[in-house]
Amino acid sequence: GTEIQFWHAFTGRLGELVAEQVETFNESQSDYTVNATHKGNYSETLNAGIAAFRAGEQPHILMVFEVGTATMMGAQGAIRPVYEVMAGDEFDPDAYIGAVKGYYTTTDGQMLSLPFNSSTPVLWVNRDALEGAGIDPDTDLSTWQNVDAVLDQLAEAGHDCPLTTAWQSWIHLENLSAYHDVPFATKGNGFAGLDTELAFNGSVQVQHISAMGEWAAEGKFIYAGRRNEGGANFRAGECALFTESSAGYAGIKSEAQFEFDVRPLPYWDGVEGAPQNTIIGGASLWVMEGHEPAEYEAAGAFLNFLSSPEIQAKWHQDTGYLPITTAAGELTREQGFYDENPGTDVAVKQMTTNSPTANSKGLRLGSFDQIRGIIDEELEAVWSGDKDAQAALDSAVERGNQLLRRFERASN
Ligand SMILES: O=P(O)(O)OC[C@H](O)CO
Repeated sequence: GTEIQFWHAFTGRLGELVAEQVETFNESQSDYTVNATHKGNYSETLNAGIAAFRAGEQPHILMVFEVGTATMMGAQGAIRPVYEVMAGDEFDPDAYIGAVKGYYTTTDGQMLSLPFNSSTPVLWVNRDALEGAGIDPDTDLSTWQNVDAVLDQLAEAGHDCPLTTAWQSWIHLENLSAYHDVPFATKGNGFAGLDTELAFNGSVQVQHISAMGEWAAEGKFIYAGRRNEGGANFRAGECALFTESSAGYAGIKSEAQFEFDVRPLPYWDGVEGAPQNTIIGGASLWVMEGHEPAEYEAAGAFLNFLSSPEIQAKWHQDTGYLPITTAAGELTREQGFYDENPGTDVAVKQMTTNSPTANSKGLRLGSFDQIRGIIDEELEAVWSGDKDAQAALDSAVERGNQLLRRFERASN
């Protein structure tokens, strides 16, 4: 049969689950074999894909986190749109949930990559830790004001890690902005043009990062790293609250030795328009150019398999990634999963309850992986007390804009 290469960024429980999906596909038919390879974290996998393309050794399917979307869209000649690769009886572009596919679809409705593992940030709660500090584990954590009060109680009770986070820029600036309906960048967060400028140094963002800076100074927010390093601390039971992707579910459900639940991402009460909707993260699957027709057939068959209701419903239930099709969401409900696992539909609701505004459709920014690196550095200076929030965000905006101008020049 025909063999194709699939490069991904999953380790741990997600690594096991993606391997299981690939195996199920390989065993379900005898024409094609998918060989899956872990290429490192999201940034490393993206860079490996780009380097391989330059060397003429690109895989057929590459997992690219949402941050690399503008880079992939701009990589003319490197990618083959999935609506072409998946075309045929099984493929129905209208089967995909609008809020999910919108991120990866051209303005004229053509799906460029498959939103296989799309997530949104939520609040993970260690219920035992709250109880241990004398706090009602069902206490309302919907607003940051309420979280603030709970962090005080946890600290007073001597808890070492009241709050930690994964993906600080994604959750506490990118999603914070969308959720409070304020721009992260001009020009509809980059959707309307390459001449976009960063705008995340406004009052809502400064207020939030200042609050987090104070929590860090008071030992209520413990910084664990730029990606999902904090997950290990939360899963080990060390932290009471954890802002992380909905896909934190995979690891938490398999490792946590405590009662946990998942709540909507908190918002600041009093900000007009909040809570709006959160935006997509995770990754999508891109098909690369330069391969044989039979290999594109194999890639199309695999991507259609991943989109089929049963496979997609299982993936959503195992991982916490969003169901990417309406059918997979409905099947999950019919199977009783949401009733048995309360809160597991929080992510979908948070994404879809309100229709997106220009501030909450998502982000489309060039060189965004590098820009996140700058944001990470500036936020770390706030957590360590070296800079105040306004100075750090002003500096991140100024430094990030230089990269956007460079990307714009290179694209023209
Ligand atoms: O952990 P994931 O896969 O949901 O991704 C989280 C962020 O979107 C990464 O940029």
